[in-house]
Amino acid sequence: MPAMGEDSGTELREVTKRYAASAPVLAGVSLAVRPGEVVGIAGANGCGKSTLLKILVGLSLPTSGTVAGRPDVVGYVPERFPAHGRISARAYLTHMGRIRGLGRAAAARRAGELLDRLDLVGGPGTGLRRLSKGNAQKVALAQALLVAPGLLVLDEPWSGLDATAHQALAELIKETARAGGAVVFTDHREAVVAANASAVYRVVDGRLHARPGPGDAGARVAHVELTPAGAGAEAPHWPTLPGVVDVAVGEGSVALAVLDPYCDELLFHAIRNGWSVAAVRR
Ligand SMILES: Nc1ncnc2c1ncn2[C@@H]1O[C@H](COP(=O)(O)OP(=O)(O)OP(=O)(O)O)[C@@H](O)[C@H]1O
Repeated sequence: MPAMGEDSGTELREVTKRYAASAPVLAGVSLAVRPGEVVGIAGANGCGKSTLLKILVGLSLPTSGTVAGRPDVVGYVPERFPAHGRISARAYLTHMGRIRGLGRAAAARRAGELLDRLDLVGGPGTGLRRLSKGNAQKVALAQALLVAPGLLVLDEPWSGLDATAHQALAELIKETARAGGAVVFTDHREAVVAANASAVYRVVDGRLHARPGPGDAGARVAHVELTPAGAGAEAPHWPTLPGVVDVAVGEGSVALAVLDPYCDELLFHAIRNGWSVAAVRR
């Protein structure tokens, strides 16, 4: 086996994580993340996505198994960014940039550029402790990108972001991958993961399952059209249902693209919630 290094990516090998005496949160998880790859990890709340990311970046140690090939520069955005300092977003980021080896001017310039792209409400002079959750998330993203990371790890990065930042984040992920960085992110919404990742996984019962994305040659996607069966039909939050990769809501109907293995489960769920199946194309 070749020695792992920055060039060949980061690898989790048979990683198991057990907190105290409880059942393992992760059980024998193996994952290789190569430079230029964008790995999206979906899964229900509490299934172990954050735990997996913390092990990947080195914040948490596996109970057993190993992590190899982690590059020198790792950008990490935790699920909750503790933004409560008195200093401004720009001052904080400039300071972080200097810690990461940039000169003051370069750090300030990069901080300003990132906050501008992410459209920090109130501007870069806003104090950290006055930031809303979404704006704190923007600062968290900026600190992870001050220096081009070899590995960028993002825990539910879209949560709380407004439309401008949503788009900017998708672009920043692509740019990082194009520059040779590996990106790993989580989101509980299958559609968001599929839309932004080149490789899609799902954590179920502590295990990591590789999933086809809509762009993969082997992916089988079913197209489903549903209409409300009556006035009592409740609209589930379609994008978060397992396997859903695209949603188009029309007048009195909804068209979904769903990964084929999840199609029957989705139809069953829709019917139980008062919807009729108008068409299914596989
Ligand atoms: N430090 C800890 N000590 C004990 N249990 C923990 C710890 N961190 C996480 N857990 C538990 O491990 C399980 C997985 O948590 P984790 O945060 O990794 O899940 P997640 O998929 O990221 O969930 P969410 O999407 O809700 O953030 C949960 O049951 C959680 O309560």
